[in-house]
Amino acid sequence: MNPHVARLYHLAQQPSRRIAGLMSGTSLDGLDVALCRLHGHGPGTRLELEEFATVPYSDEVRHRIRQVFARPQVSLEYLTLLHPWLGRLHADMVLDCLHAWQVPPAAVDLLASHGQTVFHAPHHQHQQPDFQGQNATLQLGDGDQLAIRTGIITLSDFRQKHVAAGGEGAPLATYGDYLLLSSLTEARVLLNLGGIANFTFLPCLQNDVLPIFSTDTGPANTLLDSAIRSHRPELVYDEGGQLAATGQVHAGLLTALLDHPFFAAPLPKTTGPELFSAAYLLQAQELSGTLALGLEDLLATLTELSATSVSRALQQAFGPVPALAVYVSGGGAHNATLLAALQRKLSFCRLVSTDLLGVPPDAKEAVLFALLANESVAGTPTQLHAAGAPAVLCGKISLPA
Ligand SMILES: Nc1ncnc2c1ncn2[C@@H]1O[C@H](COP(=O)(O)OP(=O)(O)OP(=O)(O)O)[C@@H](O)[C@H]1O
Ligand SMILES: CC(=O)N[C@H]1[C@@H]2OC[C@@H](O2)[C@@H](O)[C@@H]1O[C@H](C)C(=O)O
Repeated sequence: MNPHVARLYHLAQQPSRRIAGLMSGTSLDGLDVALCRLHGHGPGTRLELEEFATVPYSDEVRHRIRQVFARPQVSLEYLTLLHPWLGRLHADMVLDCLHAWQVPPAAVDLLASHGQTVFHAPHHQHQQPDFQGQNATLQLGDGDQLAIRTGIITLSDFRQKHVAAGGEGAPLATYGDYLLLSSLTEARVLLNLGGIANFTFLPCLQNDVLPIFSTDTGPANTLLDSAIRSHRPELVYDEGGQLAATGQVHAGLLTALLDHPFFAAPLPKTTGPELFSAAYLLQAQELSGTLALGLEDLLATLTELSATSVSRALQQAFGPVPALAVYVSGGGAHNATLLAALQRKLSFCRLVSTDLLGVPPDAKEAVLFALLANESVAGTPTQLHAAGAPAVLCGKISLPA
């Protein structure tokens, strides 16, 4: 037997596994590496987050990814070369983290690598008549590169199973949130404010009959970041939302932005920077006569857009939003202006950080992929009472030899 297959078989039967979850999201800020010890599998899985780091992308890395990122037309040659190159880059970033943490690669059981989403094409968003009704999503960073370079068995390409099972390839947060963060006594919303915002609704396990579900809601930071990039290229983002806090929301621009049919489409739904792009913003500015709007007012309006689209999606799900506990994660959890706008709109809800549940907000998505890999190796297929449920055992396995 291939010794790596034997190791996988052995790992699947252990009471716990040490898994490094890797996530590089749509903001292109870097690679999140979460070294996790996962005890058990399925309901009752217990997580210990041993180490966490975000390895920032250099300008050069961001530049290379942007050659293809969310672009309908790219050089096929460039794309082909980027796939293994990113896999190698991520492998080296993982090795650097392990070295800094004094953890030998042989002491890590699995890598769970999300890869870099470069194009998300749910059926309602792409314009290809030959593929009407078809969902697709593409992540780069070949898992074989990670396995060969680190010597660690690697799971990658998690979203394809979801597409194959009829989903849009996202959000995958549903199952991980359910396993780790469900409560017997409290209905919860897990709100992630990354480039794109998404939430998972977790009903109270004891007595709630509502289904679990996850959905994207629209932009969180992606348009804020692109406004900063074009007006203040020396800044990476608007620290704490301080510039936005000094601006005024422009009602006309906000209306033009909210006019997009995505916001009224039924839940669950997914999206990406392919839709919420500079072109989308430009069109709304042209329509509302706000091309000359100053940066502060633009940021204030885009912050309001993010908060409004999250609260609208919650209203779509629940009608008047009940007094829910909303646990916030992602980079937007550091944006006080965005959080204040959200709290104003969700006045009955308690908005707090996922830190309160033992998951640091910046680590949550990387942890999610460690959980998904743990299920794929040790778990059994489970039917969730979930709307738009993902295929729960997902990811492709790359062996180091
Ligand atoms: N201190 C801060 N103040 C304001 N905004 C911040 C701060 N830290 C991070 N952000 C915002 O959060 C973004 C990164 O968030 P995150 O890493 O959660 O996104 P992502 O995982 O790349 O996106 P997605 O979840 O959509 O794939 C940054 O680009 C920035 O806009
Ligand atoms: C295609 C893709 O990469 N989607 C991401 C993105 O970032 C946030 C939102 O859009 C979410 O749907 C998803 O990631 C999280 C981890 C998910 O699948 O749950």
